[in-house]
Amino acid sequence: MIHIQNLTKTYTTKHGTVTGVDNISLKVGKGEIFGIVGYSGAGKSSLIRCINLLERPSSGSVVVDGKDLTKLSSNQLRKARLKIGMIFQHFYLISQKTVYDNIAFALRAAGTPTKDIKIRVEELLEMVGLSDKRDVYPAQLSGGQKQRVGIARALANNPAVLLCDEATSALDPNTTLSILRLLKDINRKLKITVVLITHEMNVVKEICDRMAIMQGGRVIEEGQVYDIFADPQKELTKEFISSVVSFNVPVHILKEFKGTLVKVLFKGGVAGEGVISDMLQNFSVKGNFLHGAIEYIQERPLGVFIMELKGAEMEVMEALKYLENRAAIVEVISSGN
Ligand SMILES: Nc1ncnc2c1ncn2[C@@H]1O[C@H](COP(=O)(O)OP(=O)(O)OP(=O)(O)O)[C@@H](O)[C@H]1O
Repeated sequence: MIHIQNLTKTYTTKHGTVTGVDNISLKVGKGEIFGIVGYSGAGKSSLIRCINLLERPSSGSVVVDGKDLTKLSSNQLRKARLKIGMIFQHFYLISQKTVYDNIAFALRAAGTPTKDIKIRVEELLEMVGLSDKRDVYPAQLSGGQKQRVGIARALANNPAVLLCDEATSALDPNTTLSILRLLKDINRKLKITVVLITHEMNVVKEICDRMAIMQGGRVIEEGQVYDIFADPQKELTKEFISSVVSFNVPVHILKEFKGTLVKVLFKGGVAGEGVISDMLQNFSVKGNFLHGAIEYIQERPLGVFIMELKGAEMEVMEALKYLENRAAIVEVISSGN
């Protein structure tokens, strides 16, 4: 659905050239929810704004639904953009217009016949759960309700792609969750492709299928969200993950244990407990649990256990081998004294 190739975006400032996006290539499949995570200045906004050409790339191509947007005339681009909806952190609603008119505005701009506008706006209001707010003004709405209007407006012309620019960053955690659920619902029902940028890993954990982590204008890691949570490669990725799930034990506590400290990770967490109890029965080792958690990444369990194994060296080695054959990842944190 979206194919970004060798995309670079530079800005010319009076202090010289600044690179926002540095030679990024990415593919987002049809119907996917794809999250792009990074700290401030990583280049997320520059990248997402290049996807609908709000920013014109300095080089590279952006193909959406088979069309290279960088090659279109301004008229063709206007039409192509109708198929790419966008929502923003600060909503950008027109304060002098009612909820109804904010949404109708997008339909009028696309030349929708007047007789169809009312039906479509009612349909959209129903979809985002705001039918009772059609005649109020944005100032009378909560942040979450404003974003619902933003979503209705973005969906007005039946886009194939929805771009979300920090769409929940101005909302409290509960409202964030309800907006994320709405986005996921819309994605599943309408088969719309969603690309979102965020600095919050919990947003990605909640709804994204795949993700990329950006740093310094580049993608440093990319993959299925579940796999990245299970086995992050880069330090920055680990840092983001630890902001939402902690699989670690404080260092001073680890130091108190003198046996072999091992971290065992199971994809499909519940099954892991059986493997560990079998290991303890089959080998002459004693196990002390320091940490055990089953995290659910979009309803798929991921089990992590940190334990101390004590026993004769050979037995501990055999027990580790046993675990290695049955767990997704076995990491020896320290091999004991
Ligand atoms: N219009 C612009 N003019 C000059 N430099 C810019 C412009 N927009 C972005 N940049 C620079 O490009 C780099 C990436 O910025 P960008 O806003 O894309 O990052 P971000 O990850 O979205 O961060 P934030 O969440 O703070 O917006 C930064 O160094 C930024 O200063």
